[in-house]
Amino acid sequence: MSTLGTAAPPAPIQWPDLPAAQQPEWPDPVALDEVRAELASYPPLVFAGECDELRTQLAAAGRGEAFLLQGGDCAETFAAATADGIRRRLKTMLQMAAVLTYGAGLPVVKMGRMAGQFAKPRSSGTETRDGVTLPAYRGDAVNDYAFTPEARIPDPRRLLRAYHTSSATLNLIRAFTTGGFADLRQVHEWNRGFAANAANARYEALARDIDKAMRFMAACGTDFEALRRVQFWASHEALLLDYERPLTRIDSRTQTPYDVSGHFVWIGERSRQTDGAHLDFAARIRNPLGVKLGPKTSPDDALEIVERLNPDNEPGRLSFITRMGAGAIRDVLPDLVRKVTESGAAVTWVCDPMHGNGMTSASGYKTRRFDDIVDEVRGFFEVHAALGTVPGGLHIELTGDDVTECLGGAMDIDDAGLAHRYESLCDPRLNHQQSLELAFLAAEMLSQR
Ligand SMILES: O=C[C@H](O)[C@H](O)COP(=O)(O)O
Ligand SMILES: C=C(OP(=O)(O)O)C(=O)O
Ligand SMILES: [Mn+2]
Repeated sequence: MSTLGTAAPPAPIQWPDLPAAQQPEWPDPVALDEVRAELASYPPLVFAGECDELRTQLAAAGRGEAFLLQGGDCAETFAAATADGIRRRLKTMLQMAAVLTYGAGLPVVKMGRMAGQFAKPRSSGTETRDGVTLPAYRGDAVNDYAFTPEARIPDPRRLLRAYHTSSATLNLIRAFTTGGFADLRQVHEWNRGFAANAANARYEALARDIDKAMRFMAACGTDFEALRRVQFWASHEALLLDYERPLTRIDSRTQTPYDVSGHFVWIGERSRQTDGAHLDFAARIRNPLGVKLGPKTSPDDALEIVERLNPDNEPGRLSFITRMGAGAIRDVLPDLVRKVTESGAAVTWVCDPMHGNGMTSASGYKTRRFDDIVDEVRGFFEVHAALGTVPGGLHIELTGDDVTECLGGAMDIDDAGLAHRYESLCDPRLNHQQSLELAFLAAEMLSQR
């Protein structure tokens, strides 16, 4: 009897029962089981071979031969997954990447906090408004933002919608980035528009240099057709184990597990306990990984994470995404980087200048100062320059829209201005303009290295 095509499917992965931080309390276990089974039957969103290629590119970033730009919403929403919304976020990222490519003189690895960033860890499990206390909003994959008891009940069927929304988002990103939308000439024209605005005179010199470089390339007969397509990677925080585990599959090429919900996943500051389920999950999958490190991280914590997640010391496997705060980075980062480097660990160092700089404005908005964000990026470059180590990239919460969520920038958004268009359901994002300003400033810092 022929056994062609009848090979037994790989045995399902057995996940150990470990404490898992920040998981929703799903009220209906039967519905949850059905959802997990359904997710397990869905096709992968990404191919394991793509994850391997990204690992190679992140290794290059770790050596200073490329630079990572990772950015997108704090919390993606189902409602914002429209053609226009996705296009504007992608456009912002492409514009930033073009400026950084010039500043760094290096290829920029472009990665969205997109197509999967639907779950949030929270400081508190509840939210109180006007004396009414309800479960906290944990992202569209878990519950609804509306402040009613019904809306805030975790509903596992939202995990299915998170998958389908991720699928549609990634499909459009792939179409845009291979179909001509990412053409460098077009991206450059958009950036010329930004620099032509009087408010951005500060960036004129750099914009002029880039313009000259473009004309030089054209005069040399550069094959611009080859610059019509870009690679764009999808990433999100691997927070909800009921989503990530069913989407973890055995790769047929290597017989090893990959989380096929995104190319790159990271473990957040609030769920990276060394004896917890998230680090165990990350250790088992072959995707390139990020781990967020806050200002209280000790060098021993970092070394333990290296040991757990990258015992073979594979370059590109592990990125440390530091989020220290502008006031702390110059004090806290050096010891961490020095000790990790002395251990011989190959790590790609990435700066998240957002999550250590949160504050509440006088009028009560959760916000961040643009200047603090810039200062943390500057501190990140300074620390790595002083140690002779490599600043590998930036991790930014941003949107392509003209929201008013972060204070400052060339438009000088003030506290009163925050109310004008504050739309984030979780953390404040740089708007389109502020994102480009940050890219220009970071490009200047990179070009001065
Ligand atoms: O995105 C990061 C966290 O989820 C967020 O900062 C937590 O915010 P909270 O303190 O409002 O819960
Ligand atoms: C939750 C986040 O960050 P952190 O884990 O660094 O707090 C985030 O990136 O939105
Ligand atoms: Mn956030």
